[in-house]
Amino acid sequence: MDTLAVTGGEVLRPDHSIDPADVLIDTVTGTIDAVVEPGEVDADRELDASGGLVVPGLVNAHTHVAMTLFRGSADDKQLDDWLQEDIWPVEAELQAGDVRAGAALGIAEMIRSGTTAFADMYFFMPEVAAVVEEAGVRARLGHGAITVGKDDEAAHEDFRAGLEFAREYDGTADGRVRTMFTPHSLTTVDESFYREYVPKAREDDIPIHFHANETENEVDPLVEEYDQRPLEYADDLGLLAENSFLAHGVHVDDREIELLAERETAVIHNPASNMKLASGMAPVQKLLDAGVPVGLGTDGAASNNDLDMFDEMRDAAMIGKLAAGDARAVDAPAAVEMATAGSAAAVGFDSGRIEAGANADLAVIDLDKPHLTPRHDLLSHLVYAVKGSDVRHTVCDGTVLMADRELQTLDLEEVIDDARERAEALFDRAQA
Ligand SMILES: N[C@@H](CCSC[C@H]1O[C@@H](n2cnc3c(=O)[nH]cnc32)[C@H](O)[C@@H]1O)C(=O)O
Ligand SMILES: [Zn+2]
Repeated sequence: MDTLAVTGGEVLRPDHSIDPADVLIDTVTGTIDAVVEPGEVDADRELDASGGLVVPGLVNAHTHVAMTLFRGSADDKQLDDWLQEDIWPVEAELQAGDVRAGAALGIAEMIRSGTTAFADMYFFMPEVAAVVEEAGVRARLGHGAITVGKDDEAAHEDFRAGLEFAREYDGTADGRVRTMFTPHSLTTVDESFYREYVPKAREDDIPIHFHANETENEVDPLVEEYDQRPLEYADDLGLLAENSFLAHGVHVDDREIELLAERETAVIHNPASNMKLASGMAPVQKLLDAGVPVGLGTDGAASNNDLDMFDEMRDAAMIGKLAAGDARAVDAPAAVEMATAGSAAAVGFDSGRIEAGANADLAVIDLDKPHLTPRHDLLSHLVYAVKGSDVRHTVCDGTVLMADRELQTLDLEEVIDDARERAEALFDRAQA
């Protein structure tokens, strides 16, 4: 066994208690071997966490990581206009190299803000898988498939590609890449495609992830056409299951919430994106109270505009209170749970907890900062005061991906230069 010990820090435990401890990691299996009293470990290597808080690596359970190339290109618009007028025309010009550059940029940003795993639906997913492999993070990846604006043949091609990617890439990058089947949304995919392809995904036990109930415009047409709420329709299509997770769930009624709880289907809450696109306020406390599994995501950088999960926790707590009209709603423990164990369970990774047996995915936060002083309650700090830039070290699968803010697996300067060039050329092509 080759070992790495994260020493000298305070450790956030699964029960949300925080106390001084050292974390012993088996770097061969990439799992946590033990969490022990300070000063008791004997390891091959040490990572100094003194003066720091050791937390599970955050899990960004819904994003489109290569959309970092779109950051700041289309702000202050409603979802439908934003997608149709700004995003889709540029995405039509995307090339594999753009997705690779955008993914590298997004993954660098996530490592630098303590996120060790993410779920992503987008184009050219083999490129994303390649960057995940190189960067050392963990991801659940799916080729986003859509039927609107496509002829039948092209749409079938898209769906076949989705299943093929899911089958071919699952378990690659030493098991750090897992896959999923990702029909884009309930309103952008024709019913006949759901009827045809969902059973195929289910047969192979491929998890399913899709956008649902994000705006009222995604609810009303379905109610009109099917005389069913969107998630009743989704249930009819076989979309709701324990290994399914949906993004948004902003406009859901009580019957839909009950259905989600019954089916154990997770909702990934994307508070910044929901606020920025004025999609609405997800009833997160209500979902939690009903027993619906809830995870947290940033969505793409074009609707956020960053991939910092600490910002997202804060946003979740803030908007959760507003949505409930109750300052007690979505408290700090709930927000932390969503970003760690909640997201990890939704995405299907044994991460999000610092405990023997779990994946060795963690981040060390530097607490020696004015905005983190004094230390009345470190859990409160995590949600309300810590920023991604306070992360000192990031570890995934037992490998150090950032040490003292230096990326170990990616060349940050190169990543930034490449993304800048690619973004410029992409938008030039789109405007031509
Ligand atoms: N293969 C599909 C691509 C779907 S990828 C996922 C899509 O979701 C889009 N997207 C990003 N954020 C959101 C959101 O909040 N709601 C709905 N779609 C989004 C994103 O721009 C991308 O077009 C095609 O041929 O169009
Ligand atoms: Zn999305």
